[in-house]
Amino acid sequence: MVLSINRVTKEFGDFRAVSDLSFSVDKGEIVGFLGQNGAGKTTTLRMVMDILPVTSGSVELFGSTDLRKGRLRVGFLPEERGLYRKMKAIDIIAYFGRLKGVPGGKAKAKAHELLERFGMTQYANNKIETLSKGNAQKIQLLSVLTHEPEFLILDEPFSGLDPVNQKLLEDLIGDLRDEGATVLFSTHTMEHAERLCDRFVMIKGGEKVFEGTIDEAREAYEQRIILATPDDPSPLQGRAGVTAITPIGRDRYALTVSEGSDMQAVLAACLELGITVKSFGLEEASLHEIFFRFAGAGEEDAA
Ligand SMILES: Nc1ncnc2c1ncn2[C@@H]1O[C@H](COP(=O)(O)OP(=O)(O)OP(=O)(O)O)[C@@H](O)[C@H]1O
Repeated sequence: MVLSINRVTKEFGDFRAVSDLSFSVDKGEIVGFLGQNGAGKTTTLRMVMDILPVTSGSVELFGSTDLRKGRLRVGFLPEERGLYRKMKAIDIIAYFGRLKGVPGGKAKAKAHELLERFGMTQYANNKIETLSKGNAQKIQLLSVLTHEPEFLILDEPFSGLDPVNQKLLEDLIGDLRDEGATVLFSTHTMEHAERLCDRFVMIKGGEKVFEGTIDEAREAYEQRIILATPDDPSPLQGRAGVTAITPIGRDRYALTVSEGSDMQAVLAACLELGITVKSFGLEEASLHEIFFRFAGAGEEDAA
């Protein structure tokens, strides 16, 4: 177990930002930590990095509650982006490595290697203040890799990057995983989690609302049957597990069914009741819908 969060609560005065939260990350996994703005993601990651103390509960890194020791093996990208603006890109990357105990010469060599690998060699001697926001962010990300951490904790790594760089970052995270690293990253959009994660943890108002794979989330999502009929479908209510009938367009209805209901039985009920069936099928829930359902995100967060 690389990370174990056990019944952690964080209060700021009267306000409870994280409530009785438990989850873990195993070696070699990529885990997405999802939740809308203010859900408590950054607060949780700060507690893992021992930047904030927990109010109650405990955090273990690499099987130990000695987080100061454990965090030396972690590469942490904080949410607030900020680098010494007067320093050169190469020096920053090497400097962060030295802070984590990498000897000077080796840190510099590793910085060169990282810049080359991510096509940024031409910026090596540029001061941070001369770089675009996205490139400065990439340098900050490279700086958490200098000491070859076993575990990467990235707080909103995709925000502020254009789609091309978001894809590069996805590839980078995938490569690091292939090389044996473990990754936990927070995000408030589903798309990266969908492509990258083995598992994800969703929080809402500081509480865990889901933990599992994307397939498990789909299974837990209440499915609806889409029925197209020119007839009035209301006699179906209460038959074969149909709990609600919602019109969703001209002659189209979404049927909510109780757990364990049999689709065939719903279809048979339609025929029995003389309801003409023009089309009939299960609704495929998009991951955005699942996210809205669990995390309670507003439409404005959908992009
Ligand atoms: N130092 C603090 N003092 C008081 N309240 C705080 C403090 N830090 C965070 N909070 C509150 O805790 C809640 C969770 O904040 P947090 O930054 O952890 O959310 P988040 O999920 O990371 O959101 P975002 O995606 O917007 O970064 C918010 O309501 C925030 O205002």
